[in-house]
Amino acid sequence: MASALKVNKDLVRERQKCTFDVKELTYIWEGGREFTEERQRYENIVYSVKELQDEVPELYLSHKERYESSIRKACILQRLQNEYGKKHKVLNTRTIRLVGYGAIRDISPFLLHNGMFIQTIEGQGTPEQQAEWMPKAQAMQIIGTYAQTELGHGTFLRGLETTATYDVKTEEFILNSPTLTSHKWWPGGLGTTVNHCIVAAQLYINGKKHGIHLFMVQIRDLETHMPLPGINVGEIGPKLGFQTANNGFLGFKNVRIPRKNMLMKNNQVLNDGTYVKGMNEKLTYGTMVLVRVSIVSDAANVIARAATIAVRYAAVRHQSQLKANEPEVQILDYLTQQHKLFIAIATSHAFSTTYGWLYKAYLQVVEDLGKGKQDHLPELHALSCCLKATCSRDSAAIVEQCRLACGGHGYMASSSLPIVYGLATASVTYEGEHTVLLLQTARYLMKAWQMALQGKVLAPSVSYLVDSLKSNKQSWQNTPEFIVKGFQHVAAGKIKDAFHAIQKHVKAGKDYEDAWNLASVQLIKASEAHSRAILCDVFWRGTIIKSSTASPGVAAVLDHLVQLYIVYWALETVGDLLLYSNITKEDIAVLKVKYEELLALIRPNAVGLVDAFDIRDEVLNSTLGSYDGRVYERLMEEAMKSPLNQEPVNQSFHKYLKPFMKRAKL
Ligand SMILES: CCCCCCCC/C=C\CCCCCC(=O)SCCNC(=O)CCNC(=O)[C@H](O)C(C)(C)COP(=O)(O)OP(=O)(O)OC[C@H]1O[C@@H](n2cnc3c(N)ncnc32)[C@H](O)[C@@H]1OP(=O)(O)O
Ligand SMILES: Cc1cc2nc3c(=O)[nH]c(=O)nc-3n(C[C@H](O)[C@H](O)[C@H](O)COP(=O)(O)OP(=O)(O)OC[C@H]3O[C@@H](n4cnc5c(N)ncnc54)[C@H](O)[C@@H]3O)c2cc1C
Repeated sequence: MASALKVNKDLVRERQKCTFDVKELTYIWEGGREFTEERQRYENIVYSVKELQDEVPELYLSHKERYESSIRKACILQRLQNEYGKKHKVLNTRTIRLVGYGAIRDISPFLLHNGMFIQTIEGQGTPEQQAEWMPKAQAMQIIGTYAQTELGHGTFLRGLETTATYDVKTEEFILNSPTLTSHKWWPGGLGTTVNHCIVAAQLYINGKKHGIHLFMVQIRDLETHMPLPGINVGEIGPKLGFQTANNGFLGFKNVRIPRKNMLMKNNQVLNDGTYVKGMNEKLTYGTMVLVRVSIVSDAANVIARAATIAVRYAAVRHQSQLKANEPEVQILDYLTQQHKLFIAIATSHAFSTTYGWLYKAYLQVVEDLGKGKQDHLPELHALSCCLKATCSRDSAAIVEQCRLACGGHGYMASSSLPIVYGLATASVTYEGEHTVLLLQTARYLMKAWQMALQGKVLAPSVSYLVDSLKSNKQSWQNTPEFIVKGFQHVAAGKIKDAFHAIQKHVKAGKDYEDAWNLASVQLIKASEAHSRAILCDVFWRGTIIKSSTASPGVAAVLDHLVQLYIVYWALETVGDLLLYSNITKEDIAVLKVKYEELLALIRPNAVGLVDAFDIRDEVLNSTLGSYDGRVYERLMEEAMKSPLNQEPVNQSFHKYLKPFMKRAKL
């Protein structure tokens, strides 16, 4: 962090106003002091490495140069990470990703290796397979990705066309891409980085199709890196963001792999071609569940980055007068600006708390599965789908809101907001497209509603449906607990409406599937309302627990944030509350005042709250958001790095402009 002397005077004043212990909140936000200290220790190592510092901003490099630079840095990072792991302890993936963003400035071409390849070996491999591949993968003697999506299918996994046909004679699988649309398309690192892939393919044994299974396939020679025979591999080209992720395509022509290369923790193929079905075929999708859970944490992190940039900028930026003859005010003093930004801070805390809760549920399910119990798998799948969908979508909307809150300068690449938006919006699509995942949860909710009607016991996350069937609703109270109940009434009401809409279409003679499609707008609304009820409930309950051991200052700001989140969403969805709960116009008027009071309470702590996210300048990489607030100086310094500013006259003047001007007629 910059020395106090150089820090912008508005930021100095803002920090003096802060009423709580910033460090203490950082520990809470990060899940414990030990995580923060670990990250900081690792950051100190990484960001002192000279080779990781850019001479030319990445954005001025060509596509090819950017990739080469990202690989160079990713190798340094991986070495540092491994060395760190040997001396201290193995870093958690969140820290690896956070610190990686700071060094690479975008996505690491090893992200899929560290985030899905290793996890799939761990989660889907037998102990023998793990023993063979895990040490090599961890030491990066082999580098891999997760190759599932194809040109023709990403969402509908049963429609994937890559085939893996078992040859009993040689005890091998033969991989083929029978059509153009069966080519793998998108996997990160696949383009020119990885030499191995976990490939999702349709398994065929003796002409019988057994559905999607996962296979370990080597695609490049470990010495020469040349594609192996039968492999057609390449990079898919520039995208909205993710420029350094090295997303690729892949086709197979009669590529043979040994039988032992099918990941067989769940389903197995024996030497003689006998197919042994595992406990649940959907366990093949296990890595996706883990990544969907992790995306809730990623959403909290991207919002924290955008909020830090936008709040610090709003403290430094002065524009317009509130009153004539008075100095121009900090834009952070406009209530509308607070309305745009404080929800970002609160949302980041909401998602971080929800992630902690969801990850715990994930670990419990994994433990249960180990004991052969799968009762809570459907609930986890439903929760991970709707929370991934809602948190990623909210994160993209909030990052864009933060960008807009920075006016014109937010549009500068050097603000970093465009790149953060690229990261956020990608997560709405990858790991299960937004609508598709909401509909997965809706399947579960329809079943839960049916069970509630039958008086059956429901899983904890949907048990509110039982309460909603009771006719005597209490009169409305404007307390957080009661507003959370209000969200549950909204969710229950929408679930019920969607259920009835399906029934109505079925009664009118439609097939269930057509009725489902006809009701699907209502279904996704029900799923969204369920997500919001969960987010508010978990955030509220989680904050009470955190506050119970926090200092009074920190407990107070946590309370302001959770209340702001709940009241904000009550006002955003006020029409739903009027439809499905007992809220009255008078209650809404009180909530509006409450919301304004909360903005005022948070205002003096705004900069302290984003400081508590503790995002280093290297990670922010933003002219607008750095700790010292030297916004204008940095904007100018960065502009001066443009290659167009390295010469007084660009050659295009002599080549095109001058002749053009000469020829121009009056
Ligand atoms: C520690 C790790 C950190 C890593 C963090 C990394 C951070 C990420 C950052 C960047 C990485 C970018 C990575 C991006 C990688 C990718 O995108 S990989 C590709 C992801 N692809 C998808 O997500 C595909 C989406 N589609 C599907 O998942 C499925 O096709 C479907 C769920 C939509 C449908 O599957 P299908 O087989 O057709 O099933 P259905 O007939 O619809 O349903 C049957 C029943 O199965 C249940 N079910 C489905 N999925 C699961 C599951 N995963 N677990 C448990 N159960 C599941 C479903 O609910 C149905 O149940 P019922 O019949 O009882 O209703
Ligand atoms: C940045 C990025 C990185 C990625 N990395 C990887 C990777 O490493 N490995 C990998 O395997 N894949 C990867 N993917 C692919 C990603 O997982 C898929 O793009 C994603 O799952 C969406 O599938 P799709 O592209 O087939 O979308 P589609 O399903 O074609 O979606 C198009 C539209 O159709 C709608 N739609 C589709 N089906 C339904 C339905 N049943 N009901 C209602 N609406 C529907 C969707 O809502 C959407 O609006 C990546 C994608 C991106 C953008």
